[in-house]
Amino acid sequence: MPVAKTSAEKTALVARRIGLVPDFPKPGVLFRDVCPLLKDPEAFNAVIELLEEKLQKHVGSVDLIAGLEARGFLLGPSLAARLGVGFIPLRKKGKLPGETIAVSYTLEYGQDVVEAQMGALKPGQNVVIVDDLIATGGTMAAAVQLIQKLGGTVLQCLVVIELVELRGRELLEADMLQSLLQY
Ligand SMILES: O=P(O)(O)OC[C@H]1O[C@H](OP(=O)(O)OP(=O)(O)O)[C@H](O)[C@@H]1O
Ligand SMILES: Nc1ncnc2[nH]cnc12
Repeated sequence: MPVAKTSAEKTALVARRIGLVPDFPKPGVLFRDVCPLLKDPEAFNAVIELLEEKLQKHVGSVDLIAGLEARGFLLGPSLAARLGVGFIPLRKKGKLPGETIAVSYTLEYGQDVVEAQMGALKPGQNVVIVDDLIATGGTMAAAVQLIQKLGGTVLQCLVVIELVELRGRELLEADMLQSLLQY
């Protein structure tokens, strides 16, 4: 039987499975790639367990996990299933059917719009927003606005990677952001 890993060991494993790609998608951007993490089932289990640990103070009060397109979709549904709650997608412009609500934002390398379906959540529901990474914080701040416009309460924003120098957490309320790895 394999010995259970400590949180520090899981974090170290996750860190080893993050790829580094210089000059992607634009010159000057050092891209942190979570694909190797998904390819290793032990590392993937570790990252989902670590994300769950970050929600300890909200145990029993999370109603929904919201995931940001595209890489929040790779983590959010597994975390939601583990917590026994539902998952809702926050998508780029024009991808969701039916009536939607939109917020635009500025990226480290461009401009974009994120949308949610009207009725994705019931007013008063408690939501945790998940993504792979926070850089300038524009995407996560837009996601928070979307959830709030729908009448939800954001309990926590959760990412695997925080690019600390880009100070994304400053666009969010104090203590709103939890990250597993900081660079
Ligand atoms: O903190 P920010 O500066 O807003 O940047 C963070 C966002 O950038 C990346 O997604 P990207 O916009 O590249 O979209 P993709 O996942 O659809 O490729 C990342 O997955 C976050 O969602
Ligand atoms: N450096 C980076 N690596 C991966 N995804 C990103 N999104 C914004 N900046 C990024």
